[in-house]
Amino acid sequence: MSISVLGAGAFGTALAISLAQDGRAVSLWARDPGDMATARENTRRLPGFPFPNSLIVLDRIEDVETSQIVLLAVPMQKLAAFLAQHAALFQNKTLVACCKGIDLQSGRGPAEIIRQTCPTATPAILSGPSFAVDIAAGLPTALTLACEDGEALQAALSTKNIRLYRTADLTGVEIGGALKNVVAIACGIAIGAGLGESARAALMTRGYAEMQRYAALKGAQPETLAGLSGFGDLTLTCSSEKSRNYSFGLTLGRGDPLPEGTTVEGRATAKAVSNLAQSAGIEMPIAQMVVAVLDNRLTIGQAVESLLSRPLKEE
Ligand SMILES: NC(=O)C1=CN([C@@H]2O[C@H](COP(=O)(O)OP(=O)(O)OC[C@H]3O[C@@H](n4cnc5c(N)ncnc54)[C@H](O)[C@@H]3O)[C@@H](O)[C@H]2O)C=CC1
Ligand SMILES: O=C(CO)COP(=O)(O)O
Repeated sequence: MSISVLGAGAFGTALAISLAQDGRAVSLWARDPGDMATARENTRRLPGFPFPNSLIVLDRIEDVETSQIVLLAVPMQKLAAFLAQHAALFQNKTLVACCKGIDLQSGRGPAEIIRQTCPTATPAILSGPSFAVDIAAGLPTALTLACEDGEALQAALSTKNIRLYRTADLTGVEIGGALKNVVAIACGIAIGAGLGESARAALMTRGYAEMQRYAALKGAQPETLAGLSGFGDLTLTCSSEKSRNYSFGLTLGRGDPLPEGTTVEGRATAKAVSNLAQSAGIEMPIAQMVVAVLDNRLTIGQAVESLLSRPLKEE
């Protein structure tokens, strides 16, 4: 069964390399392929990792038709338009969203976007703690694959260095992956601003409480949040400078110029989630403070003061 990966950023490229290293027929499509096909490497997004022989670079997205399993590795805020543009190609396919976030315009996660845009497709979500460079380097990783009746898909996407755990809770998996990025920005801000590691631990723990609250609102299973796609990814992303979300927060906290052209999914997702939390009447003060700092409505000092002066409550 051939597999296509659409979107050749760092993550899509790393997944394609790992899948192809096991000898599967894998194709990788990029909107702007540059010299990928001749260099046999993604020199712009994932340099230093040559493509295995069984990885084919697709010229035309229409050629995805030969694959039953399609991995969607475009950034979250591009997913809805991307699927709408190419919906005719995805009839009856298994569409595996590899992006992490909530669509700012519609408040939808990837599964709902897939269901509404490609109703004949089977939606799945691949998420969990993994940096693209680790996967491409063949280092061991464990991720969550969410899909209804996902056993065959789990086998098809497991590789020598990617161990997949299966669940049918698509909502829980996508919420964990989306919200951990918001908490990672908050943690980066705290460390960058010199607030200390105790503050980071507090933000991770109370951020996790926000993730659970939001997940309950959306009908997710609480245990999903405790797994790789929730707690696991929160731990990785809030503690490593390899994370773009954490590093973005660090830069913000230090008051340095912010990076441009980098995929920092937590920025839009923080706004999406705090809009949704506000309209649903649930408390997500950390997400709301991240948005206030990003929008320059509060300084970091004011945001900290606001979090610390909230009414005292039970844990
Ligand atoms: N890089 C990582 O370590 C990991 C990334 N992810 C997730 O994967 C998703 C993609 O991230 P990266 O690959 O790291 O981003 P990236 O910044 O390396 O690349 C994004 C890619 O998407 C392409 N793209 C943008 N708009 C497009 C469109 N409309 N049509 C086709 N292609 C388009 C760009 O040309 C670029 O190649 C994100 O949601 C991220 O959270 C998940 C786990 C790990
Ligand atoms: O999702 C990731 C690790 O699991 C990658 O994190 P960043 O998008 O913050 O780099």
